[in-house]
Amino acid sequence: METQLLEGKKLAEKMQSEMKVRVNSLLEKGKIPGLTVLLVGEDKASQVYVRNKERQATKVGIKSEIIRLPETISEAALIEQVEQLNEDASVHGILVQLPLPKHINEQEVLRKIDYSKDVDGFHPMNMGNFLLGNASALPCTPYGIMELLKAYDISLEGKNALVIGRSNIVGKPMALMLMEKNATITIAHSKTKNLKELAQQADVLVAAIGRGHMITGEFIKPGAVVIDVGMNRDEAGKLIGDVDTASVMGIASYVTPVPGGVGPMTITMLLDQTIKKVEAE
Ligand SMILES: NC(=O)C1=CN([C@@H]2O[C@H](COP(=O)(O)OP(=O)(O)OC[C@H]3O[C@@H](n4cnc5c(N)ncnc54)[C@H](OP(=O)(O)O)[C@@H]3O)[C@@H](O)[C@H]2O)C=CC1
Ligand SMILES: Nc1nc(=O)c2c([nH]1)NC[C@@H]1CN(c3ccc(C(=O)N[C@@H](CCC(=O)O)C(=O)O)cc3)C=[N+]21
Ligand SMILES: [Mg+2]
Repeated sequence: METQLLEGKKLAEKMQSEMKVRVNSLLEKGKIPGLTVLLVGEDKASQVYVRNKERQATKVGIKSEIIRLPETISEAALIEQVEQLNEDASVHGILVQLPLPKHINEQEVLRKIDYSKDVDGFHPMNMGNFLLGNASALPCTPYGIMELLKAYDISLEGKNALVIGRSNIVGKPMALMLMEKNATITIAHSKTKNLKELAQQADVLVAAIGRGHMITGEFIKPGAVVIDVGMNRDEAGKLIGDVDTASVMGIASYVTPVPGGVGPMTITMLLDQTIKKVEAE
């Protein structure tokens, strides 16, 4: 079987050129979309994200700012930063980069964001509305993956979908979105016993694990659609996914490359949700 790449980067570029038009018409009304990121410490995947996000936000005309904070910042001081941004009318979107250092309670910080400025969809109000089927902001990574599947006309109805990983930011919302499109979902995690057998039955496999090249060709059902969310570094410092892409070639029907697959789509959804906040004003 010939395996096709799901080219997130190309779709992201196309969507972003449409966004430029939207931003321009906001600018004509004197409105500049503003996105501020709070980055605490030095998480590797976060650094990649922040760098690309800055570049792409600027390209579509969003005013993007990063506030870098030390690893040692207290939870109270971080919440104070969030509250300042809540009050700032030039900031339409607030993103607190995850993970946060161990001494900070992530949920406590996220719930302090004004949920109408939560462009990541992680505030409990937005998560709750999403779970109930009337979302106003969606988690960007699974949202971007759904857009990518849609652009390639990949149908999910009745498919067996396996999501490996159950984080709040990727795995859990991903499974829910696939279910909304009538896939039959299975969620695997570190305590799952028969991962390979489950994977071999999956028509759609999403790897959101954080372990470089863990998913090889022998996990893949012939013809499966493989989505690689992982952003890991190999020993040489190269960016690699959770899927060993070379080894699934010829087995899968589709696979997302790393880089150039899910990552650019995540950023695109973030920009889209930021612009939407201003359009709704
Ligand atoms: N491309 C993009 O846009 C994005 C990429 N990422 C990347 O995606 C990956 C996952 O991110 P995130 O969800 O935040 O990570 P987390 O570390 O929060 O979650 C990882 C999940 O994988 C599970 N897991 C770990 N080891 C195994 C194993 N051996 N077998 C089965 N399951 C396992 C964990 O299980 P348990 O719950 O039991 O611990 C957990 O549920 C990372 O590489 C991250 O950098 C993240 C966000 C966006
Ligand atoms: N609150 C919060 N929301 C997130 O969405 C979030 C987060 N925290 N913390 C970190 C993870 C990681 N993440 C990435 C998104 C895009 C790329 C990305 O642009 N990847 C390019 C890399 C290109 C390159 O530089 O080589 C690609 O895959 O093509 C990477 C990583 C979002 N995350
Ligand atoms: Mg923590």
